[in-house]
Amino acid sequence: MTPSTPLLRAENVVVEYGSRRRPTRVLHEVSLDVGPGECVGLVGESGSGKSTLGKAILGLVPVAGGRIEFDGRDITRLSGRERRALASDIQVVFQDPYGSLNPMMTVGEILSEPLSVGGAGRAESRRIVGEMLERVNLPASVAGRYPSEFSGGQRQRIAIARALVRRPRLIICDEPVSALDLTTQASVLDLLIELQRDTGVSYLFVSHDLGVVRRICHRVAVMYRGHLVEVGEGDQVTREPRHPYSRRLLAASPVADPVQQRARREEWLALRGDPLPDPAR
Ligand SMILES: Nc1ncnc2c1ncn2[C@@H]1O[C@H](COP(=O)(O)OP(=O)(O)OP(=O)(O)O)[C@@H](O)[C@H]1O
Repeated sequence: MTPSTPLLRAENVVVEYGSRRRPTRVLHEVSLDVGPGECVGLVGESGSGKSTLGKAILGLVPVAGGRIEFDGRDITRLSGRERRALASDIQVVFQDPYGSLNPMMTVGEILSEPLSVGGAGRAESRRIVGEMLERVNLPASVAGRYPSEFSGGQRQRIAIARALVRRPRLIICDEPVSALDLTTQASVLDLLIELQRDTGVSYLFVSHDLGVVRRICHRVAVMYRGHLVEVGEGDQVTREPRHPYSRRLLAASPVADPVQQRARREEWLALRGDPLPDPAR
């Protein structure tokens, strides 16, 4: 792979749900790159197709058109075995720190499961699990406890440790902090930034929160009704977006400062009535 080659390349990706006879298209020829060590944010309102793009990359939904490449290799239509082998390179962290961890397994079991799939022995697994827990600022001694014994933020750290154990090169973060309170959000985001700095892992960071995305992402892509309407540097898209839909999204996002919040609200009220361009054109 040359330095200019993206780690992930989605090219004109189409995803349809529903039956073959009556499909509903939810991704319309979406193209997006993620470079090595880069964090790319994917923002847009609920139902715009953000998670579907993440699922298509993970092979959880079939791709009806276009292609997805990882490290220069087409991963659009892999067999089950090839997909399992790719799991060491592409991992995922979901939104719900309560539902994403098996409550019947200890933290140690949860973290060592992907390692045993990868062929690691017991002693090696124990060592890596301890290392990963410490990496996400939890003591190795918590390995014997169950998910129910942890707070939401701690569970999300465990989910991040699970994603990291096989040393992936890309993590799809699907709203990883939106179920957390603001202080916990900040500490989990700091952790993700630190991990990226130390390991060079890339993130595709799905979020509906422009404030969160501004903090962590190098570039930001905006989705609207299954179309990618704008991609640009994080600061540009989250402060001076070009597309009318992105401007409306920014105006609707909350800010802490009451004066700024009032200005945002007025802008949002002014933009609200404007018809948006049809993204299909
Ligand atoms: N399994 C499914 N079967 C049918 N339609 C689906 C399925 N999953 C998602 N959809 C539809 O696809 C569209 C895109 O959904 P998706 O979950 O990707 O949006 P999103 O931007 O991630 O939304 P949110 O922020 O609420 O998670 C929506 O219209 C949704 O209703």
